[in-house]
Amino acid sequence: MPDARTQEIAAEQRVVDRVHERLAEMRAQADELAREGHGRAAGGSAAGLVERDVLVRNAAAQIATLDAESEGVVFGRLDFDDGDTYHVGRVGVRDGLDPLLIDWRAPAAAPFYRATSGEPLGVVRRRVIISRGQRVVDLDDDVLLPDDVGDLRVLGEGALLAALRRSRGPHMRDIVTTIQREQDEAIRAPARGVTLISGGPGTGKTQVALHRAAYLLYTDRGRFADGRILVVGPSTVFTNYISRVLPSLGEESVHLRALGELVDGVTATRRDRAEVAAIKGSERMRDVLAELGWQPAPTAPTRLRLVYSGDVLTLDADVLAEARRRVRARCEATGTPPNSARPVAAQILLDALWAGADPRRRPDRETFAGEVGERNEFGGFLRAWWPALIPADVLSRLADVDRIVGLDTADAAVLAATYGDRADWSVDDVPLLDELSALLGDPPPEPKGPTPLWQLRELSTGPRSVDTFVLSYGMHNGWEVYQPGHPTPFASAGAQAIDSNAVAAAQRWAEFVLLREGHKVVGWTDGFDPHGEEGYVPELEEPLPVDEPDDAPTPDPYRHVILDEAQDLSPMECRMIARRAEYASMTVVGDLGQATHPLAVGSWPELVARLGKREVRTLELLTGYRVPQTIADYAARILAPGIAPTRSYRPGGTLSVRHVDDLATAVRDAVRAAPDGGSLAVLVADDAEAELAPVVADLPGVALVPAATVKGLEYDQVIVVEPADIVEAEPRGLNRLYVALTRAVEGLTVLHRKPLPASLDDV
Ligand SMILES: Nc1ncnc2c1ncn2[C@@H]1O[C@H](COP(=O)(O)OP(=O)(O)OP(=O)(O)O)[C@@H](O)[C@H]1O
Repeated sequence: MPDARTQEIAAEQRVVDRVHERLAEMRAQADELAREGHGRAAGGSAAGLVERDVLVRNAAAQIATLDAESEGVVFGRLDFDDGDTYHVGRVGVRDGLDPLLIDWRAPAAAPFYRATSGEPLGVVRRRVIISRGQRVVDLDDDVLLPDDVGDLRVLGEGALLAALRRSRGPHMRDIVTTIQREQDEAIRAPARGVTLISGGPGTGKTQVALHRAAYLLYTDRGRFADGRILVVGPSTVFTNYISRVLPSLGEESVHLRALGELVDGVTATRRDRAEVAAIKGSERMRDVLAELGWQPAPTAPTRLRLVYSGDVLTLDADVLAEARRRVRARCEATGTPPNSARPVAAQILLDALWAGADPRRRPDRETFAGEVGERNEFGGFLRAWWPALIPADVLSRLADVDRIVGLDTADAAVLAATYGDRADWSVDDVPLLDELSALLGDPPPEPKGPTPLWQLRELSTGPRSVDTFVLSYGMHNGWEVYQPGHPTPFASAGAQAIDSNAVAAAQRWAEFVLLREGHKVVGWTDGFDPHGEEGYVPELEEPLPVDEPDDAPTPDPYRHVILDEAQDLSPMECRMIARRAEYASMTVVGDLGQATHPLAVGSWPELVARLGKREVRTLELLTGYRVPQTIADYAARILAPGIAPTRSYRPGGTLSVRHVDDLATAVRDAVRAAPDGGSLAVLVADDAEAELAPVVADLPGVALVPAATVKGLEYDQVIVVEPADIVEAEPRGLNRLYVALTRAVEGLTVLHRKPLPASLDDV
């Protein structure tokens, strides 16, 4: 006669078997429907069910194939005081109309992560079902008795301890079976405004961020599916480490990107040293780049010469420089980016040529512009003088220190030097490339062969409409008022002289005209009329209604953006993310104690402001699951003031701090002394990597990791080499060392030849 436990395991096995049978049936049905040509596209509720089945089938297939070692599709059971029982799993599965398995993200499954004896939510027993693939191997029960003294410290203690004891592999595993209450609250927080999740090392912030992405997809698939959620991590090493979590939860459609991969066509992995990162990351770069975008391309010609009616017309360097200034002024006044400025440039050049032509032989300005603008030699000059700008080319111009406007000489020299010997882009360049894309605008299509007629007509068809009232003076017609949306004047005052009295008189006249139109003028500023000539723009008491553009810009596709390690985002990185999150709610995850970027924020409100967002809900994770208390306490000695240390749940842990004479020998010895199995990393200051590489090369299975790239990662055994060098390497070196010391899951060894930061001295 099997014992009670064995019987219980057998009963759960029957449930697991039934779920898998049902999944197989659903899969067959979904395949059948796909063959019949029913797809996800059909509408109506029947089609909705089909769509759901297909999704469930896909999710389940993914879970099964991706993680043969997985804890299984069914992992939990809730028994309620009214006799009801649910099974909880990675996907929802129905048996006819009855739920067989409830998706962990469904509201009905929430008590699995929330019920405690203090607040049982109707649950009398929570069971974690522990499986290997499809075989149930063990059960872990919490019996929630309302009269129990105190609260449970953790949920599913046995399963949690088992999960924590497992050694680390090359990829992070999901925690769906053992999510803790405070983590669950953060995962299920509504997707409005900004949800800020802070917590010390190992409190599960990354896990929460990823499970939250899966949760949001479940609650509102229509809003978030098909790549509408973006998750941003600090490095490609990190995104690779966490890349398996969402697929193991059955979700593939989230965009997971490292900061260095946010711009299409660029994969940057190296970071600049702190001194350079502090310049590139600073908000000042916006002005530097804006200036750069208007500067002439290094290859721009400096003289235009063409023959008109037997005369040689020439625009030399000074005139061209003045023309460039005018193009810029006109475009900046109307918000036209450099890459859309070529028609304006053409008009200004043609005006300058016309002004230089012999008045006896030249036609009126419009006819002249039409004739000359059509010539290929003019089109060719124009494209060379005002070329289409590509962000990468423009950024490379920073190698020339004379082009850098907006930085002091020392910073400009540092910056120019990094581009001078640049072989590839750094992660810190990516926000600059992105900023340039926004500043330059889309490049105009480059015509092949002769300039097409449509473009020439565009240059020669005379006035365009303006978007506000303009008062301007013309040689033939005197003072004229233009109204928004129209290229022709709607009131003319006739020829008059143009002197300061005449301007004041004309403005008074124009104010009467506008008052008749129902607008009160409160002042005047400079602007341009539809011919591109300087004019006067009235400031109205009531703003003009803005017309909706016909072709509204395509909204940013992301509906939710999740930022991990957000404490380190520079102002320019925040701008890059804000452009992608314009229409998105956000989840911001981080730990100010681990801030290492020289421009990292000092507080969370500052970061939220950098991201251009306001409404914030803050959640804090207080319990650590990675670092054992002994190690956490040691690391906390160098924790920045004002930040609460983490209370660790992980038992055990070993800590050894050794002063040594020969680091290479000490590393070898420490590796040999480490327990077998599990992962082991040697963490060093970035500069020391080359020195220790030959030592580690002889030690199989050992990773040599520069401290600058270890953020977010973890290893069973960690050897930190020469902390003083890690601290000295950068302005926030102490925080970097704190990150390095908090990567260990089981054992931390600190090896040093130089003195340690004082507080780390004795153990
Ligand atoms: N509820 C949980 N059940 C099991 N393991 C957990 C749980 N929460 C966290 N962990 C484990 O603890 C470790 C740390 O989690 P995670 O990397 O998400 O923490 P973090 O707060 O992002 O850390 P850091 O700030 O150092 O990057 C991981 O191995 C994770 O799987």
